[in-house]
Amino acid sequence: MNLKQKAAEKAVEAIQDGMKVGLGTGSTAYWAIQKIGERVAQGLHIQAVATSQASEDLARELGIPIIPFDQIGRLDVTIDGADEVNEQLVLVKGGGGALLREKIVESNSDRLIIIVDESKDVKVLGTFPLPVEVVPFASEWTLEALRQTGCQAEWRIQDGERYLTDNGNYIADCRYGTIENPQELEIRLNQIPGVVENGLFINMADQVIIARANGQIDIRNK
Ligand SMILES: O=C[C@H](O)[C@H](O)[C@H](O)COP(=O)(O)O
Repeated sequence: MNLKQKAAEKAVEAIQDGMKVGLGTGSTAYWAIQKIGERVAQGLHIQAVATSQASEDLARELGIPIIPFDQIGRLDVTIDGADEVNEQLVLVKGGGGALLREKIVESNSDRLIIIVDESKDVKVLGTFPLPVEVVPFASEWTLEALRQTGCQAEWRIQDGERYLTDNGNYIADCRYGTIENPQELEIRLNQIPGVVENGLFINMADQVIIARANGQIDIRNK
């Protein structure tokens, strides 16, 4: 079993019958959705929403009941991956472009469990370029404003085209090198008109599950 799968399966133990569950996005969340699908096939009853079209499609294939967002109410738990986590449980997310939906879903969840392999566990955030979702209107001005916050910002490109999120927006990947003060940076980013959301998740994770190559699983609680 790979490390992502190990962390994912540990997290899925928290899901109980009757829960309302948020499904994350990415290659680690994939394993959580697989395991949830397995448990649903064995008789677990849950209701779910997904943080991306890809995760929703996967969940439906596995027979996980997907409920419209405006009908499900507050979620009990969401399980999702991250691109970086630090000791204070601050996260960088959005490597898969799903940060906006993730932030909305996870803000409406009583509990957020983050699953990572040990490569994502960092002392200082910022090696992974911070994803920022930007509206297409006048986007070059927004990109320039992002650069003024002290990063090298580039549009994310996929198959030769500018990457489009599930919401029809662009992603600027912002290389800071190190993010010493995520709280302050988040405020600055949110003040830029044209920025829809940024990939810093502060005070959101309740638990981080880190699977290590030596076989250990570390659990970091809020
Ligand atoms: O937009 C994507 C999400 O924030 C992912 O959870 C994050 O990028 C981690 O993805 P992965 O598990 O594939 O490394």
